[in-house]
This record gives sequence, C-alpha cells and structure tokens, in this order.
Amino acid sequence: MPAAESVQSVVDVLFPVAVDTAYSYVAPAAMGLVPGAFVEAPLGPRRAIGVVFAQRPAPPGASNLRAVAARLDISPLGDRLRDFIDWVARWGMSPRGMVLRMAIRAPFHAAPEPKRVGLRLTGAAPARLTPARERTLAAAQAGGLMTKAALAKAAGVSASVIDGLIRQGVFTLETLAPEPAAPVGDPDFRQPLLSQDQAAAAAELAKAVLAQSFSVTLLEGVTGSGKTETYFEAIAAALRAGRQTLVLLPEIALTSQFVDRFGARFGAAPVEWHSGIGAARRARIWSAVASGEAKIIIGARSALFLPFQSLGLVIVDEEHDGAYKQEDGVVYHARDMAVVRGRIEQCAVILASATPSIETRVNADQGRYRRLVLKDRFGGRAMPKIEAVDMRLKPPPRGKWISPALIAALADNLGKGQQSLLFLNRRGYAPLTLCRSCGHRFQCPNCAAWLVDHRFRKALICHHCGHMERRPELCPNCEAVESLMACGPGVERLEEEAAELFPDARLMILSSDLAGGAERLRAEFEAVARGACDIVIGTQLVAKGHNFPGLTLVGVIDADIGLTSGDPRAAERTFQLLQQVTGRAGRFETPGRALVQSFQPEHPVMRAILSGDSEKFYAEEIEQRRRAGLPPFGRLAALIVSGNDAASAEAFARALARAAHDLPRSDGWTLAAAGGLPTEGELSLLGPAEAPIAILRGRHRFRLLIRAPRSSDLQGFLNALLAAGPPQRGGVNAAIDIDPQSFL
Ligand SMILES: Nc1ncnc2c1ncn2[C@@H]1O[C@H](COP(=O)(O)OP(=O)(O)OP(=O)(O)O)[C@@H](O)[C@H]1O
Ligand SMILES: [Zn+2]
Repeated sequence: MPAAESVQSVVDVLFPVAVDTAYSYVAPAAMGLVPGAFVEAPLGPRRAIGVVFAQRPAPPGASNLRAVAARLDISPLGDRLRDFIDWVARWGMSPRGMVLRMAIRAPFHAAPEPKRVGLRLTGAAPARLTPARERTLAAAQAGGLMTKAALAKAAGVSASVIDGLIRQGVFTLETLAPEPAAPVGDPDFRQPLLSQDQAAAAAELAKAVLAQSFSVTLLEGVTGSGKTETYFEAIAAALRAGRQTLVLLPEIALTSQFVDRFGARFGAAPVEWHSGIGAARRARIWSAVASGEAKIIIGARSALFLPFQSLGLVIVDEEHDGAYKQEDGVVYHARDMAVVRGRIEQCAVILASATPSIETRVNADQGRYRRLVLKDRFGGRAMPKIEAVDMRLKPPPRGKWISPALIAALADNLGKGQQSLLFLNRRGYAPLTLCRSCGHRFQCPNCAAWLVDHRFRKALICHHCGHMERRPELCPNCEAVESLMACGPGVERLEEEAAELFPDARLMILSSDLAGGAERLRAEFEAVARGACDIVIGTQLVAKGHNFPGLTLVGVIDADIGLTSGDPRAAERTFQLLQQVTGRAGRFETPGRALVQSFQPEHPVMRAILSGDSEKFYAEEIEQRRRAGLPPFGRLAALIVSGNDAASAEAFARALARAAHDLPRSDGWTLAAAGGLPTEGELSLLGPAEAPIAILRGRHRFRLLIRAPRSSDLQGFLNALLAAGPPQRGGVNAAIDIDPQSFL
C-alpha cells in the first residue's frame, strides 16, 4: 500500500478570472480537499485563489500537473451553487470564472467590523433639562444600551444634543459586542389578520414551501392588495421549517419601508445585501449564509449568488421590473435565474407583481407556474379612479406641461389637505438645449445623444456615459448671448411650473439625481410617507412599491413617453409603469384618483389603464407576441458590435452575418435563408443595423438580432457563429446579450 502522502487526487480548479476552463492540479490526500473547497494554486507566474469544481483519483504514476499550494479556511461552495454558476455562465455565455467571481467576492474582505460604542446612563442629571434632553433621557431609559446614532434616531434629536450630555457626565461610553451577523426572526412575532383572499393565498404559498420541492407560483395582486403581507406567511413557514429565504427586491437600497414592515412582522431586522453594504459586513453575511445562521436575506439581484446552506424559498418581488436584468459584465436576468436556482435547490419560488411580465403570465397560463390572484385592495379600499386628459383637445399653454384639468384637480386636492404626485419619467430640467439664433444643439462628445440640462447639478449631462459640462453663457457655435433655450420637460422643470401654480404648496422632487444618494432618498421617501409635502414630483423611482398613506391624486404628465421606443416590450413596459404609478393613489382611507395626460388616449395601453381591464391587455399583448415569435414564444439574443470607427464596426458586423449563413448545419438549430421569411423552427438573423445610440462612449455600434424558436439551441448557434466569424481585433468587439431588455 502506498504511503498516505503519496495518495493524490486530481482537482479541476476554477479561478475568478475571464476564462471558462477549470485547470487541473494534483493535491495530496492529506490536504483533505473536497469539491467546492477554496484553494491557492499556481496560475501562470502567480498564485491565485480558486475553487475546486471537480475531483478524481490521480492516475497511477508521476504526474506532470502542478500541485495545489494550499487549502483556505473558507466554507466550501456547495454542489448546488457550483451547478448554478455553470448554469448562469452557459445561459448568458459568460466565462464561468466571471460568474464564480460574483459568488466569491465577499469572503475575502473579512476584516474586523468597526467597534461599536454604547451609551450607558450614569444617573447624573443634566445641568438644564431642555425638551430635546428630556426626550433623549426617556429614549435611553426605554431602549437600554444604544449607540449614539440609534439613540439620536429613537429620541429624534441631533448627535450634538447627545454629545452635550456625554460632556456633562450623563452618559458613559461602553464597548458593545459586534452586531450579530444575522438576527433571527420569530415566525410568530406578530401575525397579521389576513383577509380571506390573502389567507387562502398564504396557505397555498406555505404549502409550496413545506413541500420542499421545486415549484414556481405567481402571486398576482392589484396594487395595494397586500402581496407583501401574504408572502410574509410563506417566509414564516420556511423559518419554522428551519430553511432559508431569499427575497429579491428591485430597488432595495431605497426601501426602508420594507425593512420596517419586515421588522414589525418578524420582530427582527432582515439581513440586507446590496451595494450599499460595507465589505466587512458582506464578509460576515456571506459566512452566516453559508453556515445557515442567516435565515432571511433581502437583497438586490446579486444576492442570488450567495452560498445558501438550505434554501427553502426564493421570492422575487416586483418580478416584472427591468432592474433584474444585468446587462454589463456577466449578463443574466435575476428573475429567470431565481427560477433556475429554485429548481437546482428544489425549493419554492414566488414571483410577485401587480403587473406580471408577459413571460411570467404565459408560464402561468400554460400551467408551468401556479397562479394566485388577489383581486381587491386590502380592507375594502377602492382602486383609484383613472381619467384621461386628451392633450390634443385640452393642452396646457405653450411651454407648460400641466393641463388645466390637472391643475384643477391639484388645487382641489391641496384644498382638502391631501397629497398629490406628479409623475414624469425624465430626469433633470430639460432633455435638450438649443440655441435660438443658430439652432445649435448640445450633444455629448462621446455619444450620439443630447445632453440633458440638470439645473440642480448646474451642468449639462449625458445620461449614457456621464459626460458633464457647464451650461455656457454664450452659444458655443454662434456666440449669441442669452440665446440658449431648454426644450421639453424634466422633473426639475415640472417643479418650477408647479411652484408657480401653487406657491404655498410644499413640493418635493424624487429622482436619482438628488445629492446624498440612496441614504438621502430613503429619508425623502420616509418624509413623503409622513406627509411632509403636498406635491411629490417624481420619476419612475416613485412608481415602485411605495406606500404613501396620504397620497390620493396621481397626475401622469406624459403617458406616451415610452410608447415610441421601438422596443418589443414598449407597450408592456408602459402599461406596467402607468399601472404601478397610478396604483400609488388612495391606498388608505381616502379613495384615490389619477389623471393621465396623453396624446393618444385610444392606444391599447391607455385604454387598458383607463378601463382597468388588464386581462384584455394581457390577452392582446400575448397574442401579438405569439404571432411575432417574440419572447416568451421565441427567444432573442442581440449581438452588439462596436469599434473605434463606424466602418470597421460595420464591416465586422456584416462579416458576422455572412459567416452565419456559411455555418455548417447543426442538429440544434437551422438558420432561415438570408432575406427570406423564417419557417417554423428556424432561427432568423436581423441586421446588422446601426444601433439607436449609434455612438456610445466613443464607440460606434451596430446591432444584430437573432430570433429563435424556443426549442432551438440559441447559445450553441452563437458559439458557433463567434468561432466562425472574423477575429475580434483592431478595436472591434462583439458582445452578446441574451434576452435583451434594452434595445439602444
Ligand atoms: N392583512 C393585512 N393587515 C393589515 N394591513 C394590511 C394587510 N394587508 C395589507 N395591508 C396593508 O395594505 C397596504 C398595501 O399592502 P402591500 O404594500 O403589501 O400591497 P402590495 O400588494 O405589495 O402593493 P403594490 O403592488 O402596490 O406594492 C400596506 O400598507 C399594508 O400594510
Ligand atoms: Zn455620452
């Protein structure tokens, strides 16, 4: 028998770099490697950290493979997560190493978390008892040992009030134990009284969780029906069963309301995972998820790649939201990949929305997904009454955007002391600036796009590349003075108009341009919910899942904006956005009302919004997709060819298209003849055509679109095509976007 030292295995190690291949090494048995183990191994001239993706006994005899250098003390990646990584890489045609990188970035930043200091009451009385000091003492007595920030928040005072008390010896400082990585919620902390519909749906969802097998359920409920309350019961079921839950939210950094409601239901804060969480905390969360200690994670799409130990439930809230698609780097759609992860983990998946994506509705209609419907708002509250303002008949005066009908409604609502929302999905002051004298238009030097006038930030900004320049005094072309003119509205301009109309109203703009980032926005959303303003002016940020109790009127400034984009999902997106934003009105006692300004109120999308007949809209839209072979009846992929100049990019794109037609036949797919109509079962190749944004960040762009039947091997075709096409050099690059959501 050979000595223990000489017993070896061969392991395939995948590194978090842009390659697909796992490299082979030998490892002594004594190292105790298992599949999924983290190791350090030589990679080229360096040593790198990677993960064992496969392991087998070494063949007898000396090996010319290099040896694993060390094993790292990090919990191994489970089989199911490694499967998932493979899946995501295959689906999006990304190098496996890059997908691995998303899954293992966190644990290497382990560092001590900043020390936390608590304040303890000494019993000494402050010199003078102001109301703020009184509140601070009361809060400290009630709350026990708290950090300064927590105490300031609880007492509603500024930190300087507390500093003053520390100086006077009212508090002493004490080091606190680090925050637990994951407070454990109590499934029975405060069970709400569910309505009959909610209770029936919650029972179904809990059953799906307890089945401990793969299932997908669409939870479709009108805005304000209490989907959150309902799926909380599924989380409770998973918690009782000792299994983990992942909740994906599209704009998690902004949703303090969700965190509060979660706390009220489970008696503990959820563990949050998003880009705003610091590296040290991420490392701790990662380990707590791997050990099973963290039971419930509320995260952005990247939370899908966490190393769950026993995942029992995945919830994708607002499943229709476009933010779930990641377009750069590793391309993936978090809603679809959540379903994949659920299948691999054999657990329940819940997709929740008031306006499900067409894809999900079709899956539900065809029986692949279960569908639970909450037809009514909670507590017998009515859906908002929605009316159109026909902008052809009753427009606002020139250069203004709020119609007389909407002005009257706003005045009425203000008079009643209720809150209103003006919705315009355009950031900044004006989308275009031009010179009245010479017609010069301000364009981005890097992109084929106009610069957007941002008065808050005192700059003209490109929304595609971030280029920023000062708005000049003179026209840079003809040097005319005071000739520059803002064209079209943005939310900042709308606020100006609202302020002129209602000088005494308290206005607030909510858009991603606010200085102060997510933190500030969270605070602003809370302020709106508290009723701290009369008219909110917002972009699509306000349409997403917010609950503003006093809001009873929604005015949509330009309902048609999204309809002309040439995107196959334009109608669906506009429908969802309008339904969501009007759904913010009247969610509490007072019934809500919405006025929708449109130049084409007869458009099917507007008719669906006005009549409230969303079923008809879904039926028609699904039928159109079916006829056109568009998702989910067919599959799409985009190939975006970019180059330093238009000619080289176009030549490459044309060469690719020719190469497609010269590819040898395959069992996985058949390509329709160039210029011909595809027959059933054939792939068709459209383009190349110049991209709608023909120049982006200085790169000239052409697009090819591939439409494939569901049954054909789209990824196989693309792999073959890229291999057969011309080499990507001379600055030309071809990027693949599977299931494109953006067609720019
Ligand atoms: N069973 C319940 N008991 C008490 N309050 C409830 C209950 N169900 C819903 N609510 C309240 O009704 C409001 C709407 O609920 P929720 O936000 O969950 O709706 P939603 O279906 O997610 O709406 P949207 O799709 O518009 O985001 C919330 O204020 C919520 O707290
Ligand atoms: Zn630009």
